[in-house]
Parts: sequence; C-alpha cells; structure tokens
Amino acid sequence: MSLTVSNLSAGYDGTPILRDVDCTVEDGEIVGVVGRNGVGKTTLLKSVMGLLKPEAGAVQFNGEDVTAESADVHARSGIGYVPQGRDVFPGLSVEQNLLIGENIGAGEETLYDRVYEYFPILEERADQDAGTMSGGQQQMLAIGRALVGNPDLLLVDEPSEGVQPSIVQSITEDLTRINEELGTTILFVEQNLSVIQGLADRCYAMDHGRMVDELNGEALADRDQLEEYLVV
Ligand SMILES: Nc1ncnc2c1ncn2[C@@H]1O[C@H](COP(=O)(O)OP(=O)(O)OP(=O)(O)O)[C@@H](O)[C@H]1O
Repeated sequence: MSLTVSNLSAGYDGTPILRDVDCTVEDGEIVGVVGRNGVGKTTLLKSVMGLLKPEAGAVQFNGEDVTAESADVHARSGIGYVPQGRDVFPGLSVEQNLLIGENIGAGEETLYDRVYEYFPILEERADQDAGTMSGGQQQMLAIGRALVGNPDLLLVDEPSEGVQPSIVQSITEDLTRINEELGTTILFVEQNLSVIQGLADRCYAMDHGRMVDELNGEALADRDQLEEYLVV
C-alpha cells in the first residue's frame, strides 16, 4: 500500500479550499492530519476517497493515478472510509450496517470475526437499530463497517468527535491494534490531542487549506507545539 497526494487543489462550487497539498502515507503507517476547524481536513479525506473531484493535482494509490476515480472504485481497490459524524444508517440494525460495508468493500475476504473481536459490543447488539446506540458505539460501528471489507488503507475522520472520553481512549487503542495486527494503514483527521499523540506515528498540520508542517518524534510528543495547530 502507498498513498501519494501531490499538488492537490480542491474546493466547493468554485471556492478553493485545498491549495497545493502534498502528503504521503507509507505501508503500515498511522498518519494524522491536524488543524483547527475549517482548515480543510475533511476536504482532504473526501478528495482522497473520490467523494470530491479535485481541481488540480493528483492522488496516487499503490503507484496508480486514481485522481479521477469515484468512491466506489476506491472502496473496491482497498480504501475504507469512516466519515466525520459516522453516518451509520440509524434505522438499520448493526449487522445490516456491517453488511453494507461488506458490499462496498473489496469483497474477497470479509473480516466479520475480526470486527466482532475488536468490538464485541457490535456482536452483542447485532440486531439492535444503529440509531439507538451511543456515540462511541456508533463510532465503533462506522469503523467496523469500513473494516469488514478488509481495506489496505483506512481513512478516519475525527474518531473522537461526539464520543465520551473513556470510550475515546479505547477507540484509540482499537485503531492501534487494527494497524498492528491486520497491517491496516491509517490516515486520520483529529483535533483531540491525546488521540493524536496516542495514535499517530507522525502527523501533518494544515492551515488555510495548506500543509504547513510535519511533526514526528519529539515534535509530536511536544504538547505546546501540537496545540499551536489545535487551539483557536
Ligand atoms: N459541502 C460544502 N460546501 C461548501 N463549503 C464547504 C462544504 N464542506 C465544507 N465546506 C467549507 O470548506 C472549508 C473546509 O471544511 P472542512 O470540513 O474540510 O474542514 P475541517 O478542517 O475538516 O474542519 P472541521 O474540523 O470543522 O470538520 C470550511 O470553510 C467549510 O465551511
């Protein structure tokens, strides 16, 4: 797995948001994208997933130019997407939500057993309507739905949003385990400092639609440095 984003520019209805964005994700890495509200983090993930057509630049996945491909082609070629706000289908059961993930994923080998192993609550609540679950449980379901199709790359948009603090920590650990045990590469967007530091091998900082910094090692461990990109 490799992902290379080069000189990417994208926006909405002619309003530019991303400007000349470059970033790479290597096989097996967990890479974060940090930045304040509205800097373009979600727009970047949507552009990578093919949910938004870039105006310029390129997205390469496994060495192939996939800039013009749609989201369903990306999903079948091994990219899983966990959207901001989770977007589970509230009136469908947990199991039906997972089945949708299987159908849009690569489809060769499904990972129901592994999903239930990481998130036992999803097996316990398999018949329950997704909309009746807590924010944290819905986040687990959204991750499980993306994981069940066995993606090589998982894009995760703000896993801590709307999730109570005790569950945030456990979701951070679950994503780390998924990366270590399944070899799933992860690119995530986040504003929660402990999630960023607990999860990322390195991270990019965005401001006004541009990549303005890359933090790893000591810089990533330095709370003050990270907070520059998080505190308004
Ligand atoms: N569908 C849309 N149509 C028009 N403008 C949009 C749309 N989605 C986002 N924007 C605008 O694009 C800019 C970047 O939004 P984006 O969601 O990418 O930021 P973000 O860094 O993910 O922030 P947040 O953490 O608040 O989600 C914002 O100014 C936002 O208002």
